[in-house]
Amino acid sequence: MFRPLKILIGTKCPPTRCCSAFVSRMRYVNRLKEDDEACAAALQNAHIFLFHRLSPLLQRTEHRTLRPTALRLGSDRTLLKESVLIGCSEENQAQFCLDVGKNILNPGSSLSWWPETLNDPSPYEPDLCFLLQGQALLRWNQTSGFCSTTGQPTHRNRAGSQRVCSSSGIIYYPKMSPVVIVLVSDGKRCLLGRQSSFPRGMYSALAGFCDMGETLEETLRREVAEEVGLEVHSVSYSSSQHWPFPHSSFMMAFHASVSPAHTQLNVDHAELEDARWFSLEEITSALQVKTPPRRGDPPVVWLPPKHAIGNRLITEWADRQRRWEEGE
Ligand SMILES: NC(=O)C1=CN([C@@H]2O[C@H](COP(=O)(O)OP(=O)(O)OC[C@H]3O[C@@H](n4cnc5c(N)ncnc54)[C@H](O)[C@@H]3O)[C@@H](O)[C@H]2O)C=CC1
Ligand SMILES: [Mg+2]
Repeated sequence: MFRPLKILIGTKCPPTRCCSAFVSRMRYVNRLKEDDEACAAALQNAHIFLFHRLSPLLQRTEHRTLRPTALRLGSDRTLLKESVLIGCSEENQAQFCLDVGKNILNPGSSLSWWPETLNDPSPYEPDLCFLLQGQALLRWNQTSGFCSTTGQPTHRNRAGSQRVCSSSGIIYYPKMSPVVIVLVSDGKRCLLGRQSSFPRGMYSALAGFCDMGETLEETLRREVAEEVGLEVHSVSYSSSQHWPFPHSSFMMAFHASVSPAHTQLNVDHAELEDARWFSLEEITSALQVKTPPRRGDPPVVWLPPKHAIGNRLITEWADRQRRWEEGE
């Protein structure tokens, strides 16, 4: 079991009688974003997830689990003031994150932990969302110190959920880029592609950033047309996920179909190194590959790790296809 490193400092989400626990938690977090004093008070009794230069600090125990460990920050309240609100746990504990790496940005190293962490089979999913959210918020605060209009410093609110230009008063909110990811099927096979930047042998569903003014459906149809030269129909929504690459993408995942009579691919090799149709049998064996092949191993197709939304789309398709083929 994976657990990020966090420290417990001392006010919990106040219990309310008038609404559900979920509603009161959501309202509490919203108040912490709006009210600096309430946020400072919550920090006194918060769980603080620790990061170092944007990598979460995780600790493995002797039982091969990862468990949070209390760090002593002593009287360094200045450092605590740099912590950023993430949310509130089901136990009504406010949750913050704090980068103890003194904000030295190194974009390459800051993401180097993700491939290993996302491939780790340890069951720590409830905390993974917090880590993704925490890392994205810390990164945004660390890279948004100046107003892009006036060039003057920006100042954060207590929660770290907005920054205001000291000269113009312009308010900045955390930024993310919407991305569509789509698994295309022809009824018997599904379509996967790989970019040359992917690890060797890895294939995933097609993805692309939304252009300004586009609907999700328009992005999806455009990306599939651009990358593999097909026109899709029967689009259905699956799920969504935040993704740290390259800078806080908001991934929205869909299934889509093409007619079995129009499956001829015309791959744009400027975007994709390869794209191919995969049978259920090929997908089933690729899903079995748990660790990426090492240098010198025979070539093998493998898929995004289970925490990635691409894996979810492929697994959903394989389950549906299996049920359909068994029912035939
Ligand atoms: N979680 C998952 O399972 C998967 C996630 N992804 C993610 O989806 C994202 C988009 O996929 P791509 O095929 O790379 O997109 P893409 O097909 O739109 O091509 C990327 C290019 O789009 C341009 N672009 C337009 N808007 C951009 C923006 N806001 N930020 C950065 N570049 C922008 C750049 O020129 C960039 O090189 C990537 O960040 C990738 O990490 C991709 C596949 C699987
Ligand atoms: Mg793409």
